[in-house]
Amino acid sequence: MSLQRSLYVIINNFAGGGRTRQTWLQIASKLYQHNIDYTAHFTQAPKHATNLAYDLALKYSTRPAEQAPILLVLGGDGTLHEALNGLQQVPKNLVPLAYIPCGSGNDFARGVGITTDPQKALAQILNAKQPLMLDIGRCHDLQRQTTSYFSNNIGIGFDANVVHITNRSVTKKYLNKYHAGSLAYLASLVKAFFTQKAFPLTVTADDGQPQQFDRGFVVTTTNHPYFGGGVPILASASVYSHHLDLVVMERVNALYFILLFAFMFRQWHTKMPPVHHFHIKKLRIQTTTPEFGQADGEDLGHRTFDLEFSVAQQAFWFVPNK
Ligand SMILES: Nc1ncnc2c1ncn2[C@@H]1O[C@H](COP(=O)(O)OP(=O)(O)OP(=O)(O)O)[C@@H](O)[C@H]1O
Repeated sequence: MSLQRSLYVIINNFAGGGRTRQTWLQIASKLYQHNIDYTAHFTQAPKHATNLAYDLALKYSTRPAEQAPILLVLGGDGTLHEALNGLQQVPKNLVPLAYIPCGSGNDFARGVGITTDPQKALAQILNAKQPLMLDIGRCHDLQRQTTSYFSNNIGIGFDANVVHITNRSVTKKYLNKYHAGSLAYLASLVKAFFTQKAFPLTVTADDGQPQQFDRGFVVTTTNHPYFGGGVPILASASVYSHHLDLVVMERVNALYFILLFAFMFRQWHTKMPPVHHFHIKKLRIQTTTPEFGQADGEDLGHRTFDLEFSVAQQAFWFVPNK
């Protein structure tokens, strides 16, 4: 295993309940053994990874592509999201992105074939010989006139409510420490189900007519199959499809919801009347009541949304598992 390029490593010691620090020590020793040139940068605060990635991409945007280092992220989906957004803000970004998942959800890794074993994930990076272009989602906020990018999904309603509750939960930190972060998710799922009301939304898929839904509940635009820490919201979604997939699930009673949730693991949910699926290149979602929003597990707050989605691309550096 070797690597012709240097690594610029961003480490979020706060991801995965603090497990990243230990993982980084093991990875750093492997890089040393393989004589791979790297610099390590620890995030000092939320959004720091965005600034680091932006500065790196800007610095190398005017040099030959082969001179650009690979940006390796050690953290969870949130840290990857931040780094991706830093790179994408630079129009001529030449920095490819590599990732060793250290979070609690790790949906991106699952969705693109990166193992959650850090040593094996490193081997996937070191075995790569060239960048791999993957789809990412682009989201233009028409209310705020801002553009952001996502590697996993953007959700309005139930899943965002879960993220909001989980991130605020005092038990999350405690449970993460004992590798039981999924218990915190479970508690949030139940609470979010009973607090999330049905809400109206308008969906305009590609250049079609706007469609109105009166009882929106889960409204998730996804780039790959997984959300919420391994739930297959849409198995057919793919980072190679040059499309995004929107799943709108209407509010149903608790028993029906559990059934739909269980059906997801067999992908039967999309055949049920309360579930609507759009496979699109362009999409607009409008809500009129304040709802929770989330992007790659990061809280977007509680507000109305008018979002325009399209597909973008990012160079990654790894050999995917089949
Ligand atoms: N120095 C820091 N202090 C506090 N928070 C930080 C710091 N650096 C990064 N963060 C924040 O840590 C948060 C969690 O990171 P991340 O999402 O990567 O981990 P996770 O929640 O454990 O994983 P996953 O999203 O896969 O469940 C992010 O919102 C990020 O902004």
